[in-house]
Amino acid sequence: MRVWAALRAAGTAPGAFRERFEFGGRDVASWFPRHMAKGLRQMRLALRRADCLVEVHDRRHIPLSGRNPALQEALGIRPHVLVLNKVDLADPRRQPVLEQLRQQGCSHVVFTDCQRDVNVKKVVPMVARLVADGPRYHRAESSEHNILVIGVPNVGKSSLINSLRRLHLKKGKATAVGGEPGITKAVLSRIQVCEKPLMYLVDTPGVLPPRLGDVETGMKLALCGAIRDHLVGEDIMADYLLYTLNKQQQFRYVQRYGLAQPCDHIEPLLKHVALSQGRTQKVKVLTGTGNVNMMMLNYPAAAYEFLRDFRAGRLGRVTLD
Ligand SMILES: Nc1nc2c(ncn2[C@@H]2O[C@H](COP(=O)(O)OP(=O)(O)OP(=O)(O)O)[C@@H](O)[C@H]2O)c(=O)[nH]1
Repeated sequence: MRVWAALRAAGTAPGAFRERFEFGGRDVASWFPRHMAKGLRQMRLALRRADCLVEVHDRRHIPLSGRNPALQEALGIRPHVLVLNKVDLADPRRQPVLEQLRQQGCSHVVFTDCQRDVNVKKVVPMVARLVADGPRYHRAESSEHNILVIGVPNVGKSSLINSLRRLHLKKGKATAVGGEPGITKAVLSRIQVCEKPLMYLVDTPGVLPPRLGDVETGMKLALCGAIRDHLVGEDIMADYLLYTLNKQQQFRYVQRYGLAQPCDHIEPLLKHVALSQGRTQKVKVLTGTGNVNMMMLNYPAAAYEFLRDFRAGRLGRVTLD
């Protein structure tokens, strides 16, 4: 039976999921990477010097899965802008309910695509207005704006900073960007993103809460690349992805992998992925007449390919929440 079908039927997570996701009672350090713990400490210090927080989220998983409670404490004290990034990958039919976001303390929201600089120009004026309207916590005489950029791993925090520099200063990359979570490992020094008003952004490492709450939140974060694949398992993530695509009637995978119709089981799908994307491997098999080279389907590579296609938007625009 499909793992996710079993999960639904039982109303609970099968053993494998619990093992990988229910961290309660286990040593948090065993999965909470050291750089996150360090990053969180550094961020708390940097928060004291910040005039405003810019919280970046992946538009595909609203309402704000995996938001860090430690950072939420700070949101009430500092002005706050929510950037919902990667709009190009999200399903335009599934719009977030702004009222719900407001209830979560997010009244100032910008929808961006930082790869193509879409809407990014709205961020600076919004931040400047909020800082001007609120009390100045530091350097009341200074016209500088110091902004802390926060968010879970891989949502596009560094991309936002680079995009702002491109647009306002016509300058190149100042901070590293990558498809894997955990590219930014420490709170970095201030990076100028605008001249008028003079604005500096501080990039921070993506930090997840030590306990993710429930299995599906963990799955959504993993699909969006916030948790390293091997910690969850590409096979289980692929299964959850197929379940999600079918539930949302997003059947672009059928054509991409040459299937005759949508399918509900991960094994036949991965077989088609492996065949259509060339994910095969040669193995030597010992037979009665000697060694024979045989082509085998590489299922782990096919699962990884399936996840990569989703993340690149090749399976359609999908919103997970
Ligand atoms: N399609 C799309 N991809 C994006 C967008 N913004 C960022 N990316 C990609 O998402 C990946 C992660 O971007 P980063 O800017 O490194 O994310 P980050 O939040 O700084 O990551 P950490 O350092 O791990 O916390 C990269 O492959 C980016 O190219 C976007 O708006 N649309």
